[in-house]
Amino acid sequence: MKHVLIPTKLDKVAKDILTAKGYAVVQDAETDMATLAQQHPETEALIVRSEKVTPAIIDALPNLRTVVRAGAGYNTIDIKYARRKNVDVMNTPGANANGVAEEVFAMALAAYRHVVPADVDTRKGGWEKKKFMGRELTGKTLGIVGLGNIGQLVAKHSYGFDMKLLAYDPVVSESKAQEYGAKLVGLEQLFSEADIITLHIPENDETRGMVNKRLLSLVKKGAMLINCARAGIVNEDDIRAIKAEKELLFCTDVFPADEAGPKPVADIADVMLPHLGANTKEANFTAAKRAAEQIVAYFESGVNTYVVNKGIPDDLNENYQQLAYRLALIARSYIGRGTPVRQIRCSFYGELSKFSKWFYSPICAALSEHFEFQQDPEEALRYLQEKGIGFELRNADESKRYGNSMTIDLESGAKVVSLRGTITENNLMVSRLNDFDHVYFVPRGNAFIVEYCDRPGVLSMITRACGDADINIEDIHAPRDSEAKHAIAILKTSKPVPPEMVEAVGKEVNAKVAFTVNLS
Ligand SMILES: NC(=O)C1=CN([C@@H]2O[C@H](COP(=O)(O)OP(=O)(O)OC[C@H]3O[C@@H](n4cnc5c(N)ncnc54)[C@H](O)[C@@H]3O)[C@@H](O)[C@H]2O)C=CC1
Ligand SMILES: O=C(O)C(=O)COP(=O)(O)O
Repeated sequence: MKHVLIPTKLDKVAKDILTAKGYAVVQDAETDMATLAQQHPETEALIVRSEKVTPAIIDALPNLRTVVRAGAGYNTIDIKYARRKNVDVMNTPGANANGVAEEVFAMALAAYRHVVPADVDTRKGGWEKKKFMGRELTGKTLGIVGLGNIGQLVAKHSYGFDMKLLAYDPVVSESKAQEYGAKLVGLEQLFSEADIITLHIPENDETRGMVNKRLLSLVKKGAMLINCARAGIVNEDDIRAIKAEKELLFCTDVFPADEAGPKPVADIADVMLPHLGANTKEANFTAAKRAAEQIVAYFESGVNTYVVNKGIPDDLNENYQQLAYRLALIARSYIGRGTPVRQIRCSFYGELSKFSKWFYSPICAALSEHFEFQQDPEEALRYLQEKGIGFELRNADESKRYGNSMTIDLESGAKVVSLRGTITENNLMVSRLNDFDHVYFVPRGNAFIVEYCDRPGVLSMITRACGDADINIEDIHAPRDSEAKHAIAILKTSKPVPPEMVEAVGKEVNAKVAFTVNLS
């Protein structure tokens, strides 16, 4: 008999499904999780919502095989530690998305029509038609940041309001965005042109603090920002600084912690709710049902499709996954992080060909920080399909005698970039970038890469700029493509080269491409 612990408020359908299958289920949303873990060391599966699953909780449950997050965001679960302990972590993507998508409109309408203050005032006997003059959603421009499960439903639900839709999502193709009636634009354009900006991205190292002073300075007067994603994505002090001048409306559903008590954001929030996005009967039912069904499929049929921290075969050296990730990351940066990728093509040579699918997730992780390196390969393919990105696994031509190596090509509308790499003496090595052969660059640390029309003096301009900025060059490779008469300088720098300097150097040397990439 399998033992399942549900230390959270979750629709009873989960317990019903599991009990009917003969599982022993403990559901208790009142006792804290640490105590429950001590009381139930026999637990093999855990279903949580936003509760934190820490190393201490995992250690307290020696029989634990899987944790299911009945919901989308799993930033509250230590997935790396779980992997070390052989615990598979799953989420239930999309299960609660509609609850959040509808909440966006509840918030936008409430803010535009002053629903909360007008109700309070009218109850007190007031009759303030002038003070509560509202605005209408119809015809406004809606900017959706993150066109995933929630973002797509927000787009769909907006149709009745005849809104113009802009979307920013670096891994969604233009055609996929068009399917939802949205025009794919850069983040800056979205912030400058939208009347209502709504965030539907995960919080991670890339997105933390993303909505900052610079982006907020671009918004139109009277614009609205809605955050039903995660608190850490928005810099609330930066909102405070511009709120009055921009007459910015701010609606939030998310806080640094899910707990009662004073809310420091209260002075700048026009609408604030206690993390209610997924808090509908329907979303709770769907997420609970999905969580229970996934546990049954996991134990009975070995289905691990939704695992977000997947392990790899014993005989695959995990450094090759790192290599795939780093080659794709360099390619992604070459194309430009804001430019959508349309097509991926890759070849895995030698022994690597039998492990091809284990490189799909690292490649997706390079396209989006949101995609976990350890996810199931099937999940990677589904992810690419959902984003409208073509994927081709080429037959490796072994007559080339490349040994254990791989080639990864990314294509956007305007640019194609191709990298090949291998591992020699245990060092990851980039051996080719486009037609630059013999690159032999170790993809670690901070890289500053400039491609330019080859002529004397360019390399010294680049190195001088680094010196002037007190940036030490730890390694440099500058191969030449003699046919194109181009050269590429690949510098490993002691610290990241700031974006202004990348732009200035690019201009000074009339670069074809200039970019940085963090390979640490
Ligand atoms: N308020 C609430 O109760 C809820 C909040 N959420 C939050 O909403 C987030 C999104 O949920 P879903 O749409 O279900 O996830 P999803 O995984 O379906 O979609 C996320 C989208 O964000 C995109 N993305 C990732 N990094 C990005 C970046 N730097 N810039 C722009 N786009 C980026 C991804 O490509 C993906 O298309 C979750 O991660 C969670 O934090 C989710 C459910 C309920
Ligand atoms: O699914 C998510 O990411 C959510 O934020 C929902 O959180 P909850 O299940 O309501 O605690």
